[in-house]
Amino acid sequence: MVTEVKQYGATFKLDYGLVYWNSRLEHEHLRLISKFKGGDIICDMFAGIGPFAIPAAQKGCQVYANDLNPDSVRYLKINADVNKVANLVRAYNLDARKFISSLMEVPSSDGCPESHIAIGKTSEKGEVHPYSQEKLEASCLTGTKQHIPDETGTDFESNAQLRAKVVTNSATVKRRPESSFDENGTTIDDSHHVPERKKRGLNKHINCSQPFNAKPWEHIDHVIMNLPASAVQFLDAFRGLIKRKYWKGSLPWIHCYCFIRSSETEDLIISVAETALGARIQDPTFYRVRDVAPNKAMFCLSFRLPEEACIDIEMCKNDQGRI
Ligand SMILES: C[S@@+](CC[C@H](N)C(=O)[O-])C[C@H]1O[C@@H](n2cnc3c(N)ncnc32)[C@H](O)[C@@H]1O
Repeated sequence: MVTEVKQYGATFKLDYGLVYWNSRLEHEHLRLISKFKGGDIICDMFAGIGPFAIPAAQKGCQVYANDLNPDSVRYLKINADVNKVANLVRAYNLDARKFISSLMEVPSSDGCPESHIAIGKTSEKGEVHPYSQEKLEASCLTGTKQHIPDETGTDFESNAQLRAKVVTNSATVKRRPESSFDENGTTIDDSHHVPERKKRGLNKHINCSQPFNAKPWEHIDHVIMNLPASAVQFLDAFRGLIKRKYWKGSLPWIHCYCFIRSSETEDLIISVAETALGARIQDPTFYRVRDVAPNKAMFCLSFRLPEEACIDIEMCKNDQGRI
């Protein structure tokens, strides 16, 4: 049965039988979103029907939202429409690892001005990059949007389509300057890149025609991972993910939800996270979200992605393929 719920001024349509929804997380959704600023680029790997994605977009963030459940993504798109932020939410229906790695792939031509960078680049297996130079150049010149269905065959935005759009926009859009963050992961001093959106509240005066001009391989501000039972294990997806050559500004904040039992410690979670990342985490913070059982609580582990996790493993290999 389709229901409608309201949280912090946003309306969410959903079918309890088909998608995940927990009203007890309202405060947590709001707490995390309070760390985002208008213009931030947000990546939600386990987005559900959009309780982080929609209000973040209402705040003027550009949001990449993904969920493995096609029904969740269907409602995510409905909710983006209902709340008039469809232009700021890109919806994907992929496994989270595949989603983040596709998103961070540097296109074979990263925009017309720098088209020499990686044009015609082949993968290590010798396959030509699926998004060809010709298509990218055509987008740059004509400004046409290209529809390329994703692997599920649904009408959601594929990564190639995203890149086409991004490249289409890149000729006219200025690069996003560096942001800085306070110790809580809140973006500070971003007035220079989003002057007209800064300090606006949720849902009030967002200009719905503002362009979605993010280039995720260049910059992401925050990554949300709300799959508490196993999100920590997904951190391995960040190993070598960011290509330093293309990245601009600070590394992203990761907000990774987890459960901690009374028999476990925060240090244990950190060591699991560090093993997955292959890097030491500096200054992690744990926020206790709620108790889910007498001996078990849900936490949000936040940290900035360590520099060490960005080392490109392929580049470190010698001729024999050894690191
Ligand atoms: C705990 S819910 C969180 C949903 C939403 N972020 C919220 O706060 O209500 C986790 C979501 O992750 C999705 N999910 C589970 N495994 C996944 C995977 N491997 N890749 C992407 N999404 C996945 C589920 O379909 C579900 O919608």
